[in-house]
Amino acid sequence: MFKLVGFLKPFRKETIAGPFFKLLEAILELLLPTVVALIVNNGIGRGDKTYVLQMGLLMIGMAILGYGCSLVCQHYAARASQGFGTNLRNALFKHISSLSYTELDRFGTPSLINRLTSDVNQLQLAVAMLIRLVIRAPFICVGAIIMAMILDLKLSLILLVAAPIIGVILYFIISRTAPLYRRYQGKLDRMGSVLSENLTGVRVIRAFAKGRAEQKRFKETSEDLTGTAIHVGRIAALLNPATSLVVNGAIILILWAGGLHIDSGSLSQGEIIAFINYVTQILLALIVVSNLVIIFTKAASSGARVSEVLATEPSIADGKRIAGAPARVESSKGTSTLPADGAQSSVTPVSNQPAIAFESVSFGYSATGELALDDISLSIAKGETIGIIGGTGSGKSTLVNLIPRFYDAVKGSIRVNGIDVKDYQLQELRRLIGVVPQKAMLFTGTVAENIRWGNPGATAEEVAEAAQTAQAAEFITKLPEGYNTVLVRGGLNLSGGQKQRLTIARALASKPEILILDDSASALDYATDAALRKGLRETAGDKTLLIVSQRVSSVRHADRILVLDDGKIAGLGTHEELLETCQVYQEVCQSQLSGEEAVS
Ligand SMILES: Nc1ncnc2c1ncn2[C@@H]1O[C@H](COP(=O)(O)OP(=O)(O)OP(=O)(O)O)[C@@H](O)[C@H]1O
Repeated sequence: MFKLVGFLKPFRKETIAGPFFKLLEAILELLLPTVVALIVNNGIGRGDKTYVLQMGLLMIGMAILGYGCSLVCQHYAARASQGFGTNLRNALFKHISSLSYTELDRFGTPSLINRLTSDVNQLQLAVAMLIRLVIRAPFICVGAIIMAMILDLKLSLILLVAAPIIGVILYFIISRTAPLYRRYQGKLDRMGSVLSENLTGVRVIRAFAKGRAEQKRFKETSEDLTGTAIHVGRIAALLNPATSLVVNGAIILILWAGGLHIDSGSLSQGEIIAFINYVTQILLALIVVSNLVIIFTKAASSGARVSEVLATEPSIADGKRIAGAPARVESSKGTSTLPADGAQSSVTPVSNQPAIAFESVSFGYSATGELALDDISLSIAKGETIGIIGGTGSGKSTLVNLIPRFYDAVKGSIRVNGIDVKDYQLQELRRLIGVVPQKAMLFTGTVAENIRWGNPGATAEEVAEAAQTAQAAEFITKLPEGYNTVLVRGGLNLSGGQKQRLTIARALASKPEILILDDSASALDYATDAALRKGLRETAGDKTLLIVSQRVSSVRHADRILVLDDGKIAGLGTHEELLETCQVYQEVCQSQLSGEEAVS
C-alpha cells in the first residue's frame, strides 16, 4: 500500500504547496469570527462607523486573499491527483502486461478492468482530497477549538466533551463500513464479469433465446451490488446527522451557558457571536472530515486491490540468458555454443538439436487440481509438420501454450532449438514462435497494419505474400479499400473465417521459425482449409509447423500426428501408422471419415 505513495513523488511540489495555500486560507477563515467580534464590540457597540468600515474592508480583503489561496491549492491538487492517477494507471497497465496467463486467470479480466479504472479513480480522488482538505479540515477543527478556548476557557469545555463523542462515532462508522467497501468492490467485479460475458456472448445468448434468463442473472447481480451499496450507504449516512446532532447539542449548551456568562458580564455579545461562529466552523469541518473518512475508507480498499496486483510477481520471467549472448547447449553429443547474432534472433539452431523437445512434461492449471498434461515426451525435428489431434479437453491447446511459455510446465522441461525455454529472454523466445490462437483476435486499424502487427518492418510484398499463403488475399482485394480497409473493433466487419485467415497471415508475416496453428482454421470450409495447408507446405521451407485440430482432414497429411487423450500421448506417427496402431485415432477417423477416405 505504501508503495502507492511513491507515485506522488514526481508531484512533491504540488503536494507540499497545495496544503500550504489551503492552510493560509484556513488561518484567514479562523481569524474572521474574531474580526466580527471586534466589529460588534468596538464598532457597532460604540457606534463607530469608521471602525466598522475599516474592519469591513479588512474582512473583504481577507476573503479575497483566502479565495486566491483556495484557487492556487485547487490547481496544485488537480495537477497532483491527475498526474498520480495517470502514472499509477500506466504502471498498473505495464505490470498487468508482464503477468503470465496464470496470474491473469486468477484475477480475471473484469476485476483487472475495475482495478485499472474505478479503483485508480477512487485513489485519484483521495489524493485530490488529501491535498485540498486533509490538513485544512482538522486544522480548522483544532484551530477553532483553540480560538474558542482563548475567548472563554470554561465555555469551551463543552467542545472538549463533544470531541471524543464524535471520535467514537467516526470509529463506529469506519470499522463497519471498511469491510463492506471491500465486499462492494468484489461484487462490482462480479457484475463486470456478467456484463462482459453478456456483451461478448450476445450472439450465443440470442441464438439460444437465453435473453430473459441473462437479464434475470444481470438483475440479480446488480441488485446484490445495490443491496451492499445501500447497506454501506445507510451506515455511512449516519455520520453527518450524528456529528451534527452532537455539535448542535454543544451549540445549545454554549448558548445557554453563554447567556449566563453575558448576564454575569464575563462574556461580551461580540464574543458569544464569535464563539458560535467557531462552533459552526467546527461543525462544517467535522462534516468535511466525515466525508473524508468515507472517501479514504473507500480509497484504502481500492489501494489494497491495486497494490495486490502490483505486488503480484509474474510467475513467468525472463530467463538467465541475455538476449544476443551465446548460449551453451547440452546434448547427448556434448556441449555446443549458440552464437549471438543481433536483434532478430540470437538463437541459431544447433545441428542435431530438435526444434522442440518435451521431456517428461506435466502441467496442471492449479497446484492441487488435475493434470491437464501428464508426462509428455516428444521430439519435433526442424522443418517437420506435426498434427495434434484429440477430443475436446484432451490438452492440445495446453501443450502448445507451454512452448512460448504462456504457462510453465510444473514438471519436466521443454527445449526449443536445444535450449530450455526457461533460459530464453521471453521476447527472444516468442520471436521464434508464431502462435495463431483458437479465438481470432484482430486490432482496430487497417488490414495491412494488422498483418504487419508482429513485424512492423514487413514490406508490402511480404504482407501480400503472407495473405496469399493464408488464403486471405482474395477476400482482401474484394474489400472496399483492399489492404487499407479499416477493421473496426477487433474485426467486427469480417466473417469468422476471414478473421482466422488474417490472424494466420499476421503470424506468417512475422516469419517465425516455429508456427503453431491452434485450431485456427476451424471456421474455414474444407476446400479453403486444404488450400491453406497446401500454401503452408509450399512456403514452409525449414519452418516447423504444429497444426492443432479436431479434424482428421486437417492433420492427416502432416509428417507425424500426435494423438492426445486425457492429457496423455495416445499415439504418435503417420496417418497410416496410427490407423494401424492407435485405437483413439481409429475412433476419431471412423467418426469423421468414410472408410474409403480414411485409408486413401
Ligand atoms: N485457463 C484454464 N484454467 C483452468 N483449466 C483449464 C484452462 N484451460 C484449459 N483448462 C482445462 O485443461 C484441460 C485441457 O484443456 P485444453 O484447452 O488444452 O484442451 P483442448 O484439447 O485444446 O480442447 P479443445 O479442443 O476443446 O480446445 C481441460 O480439462 C480444461 O478444462
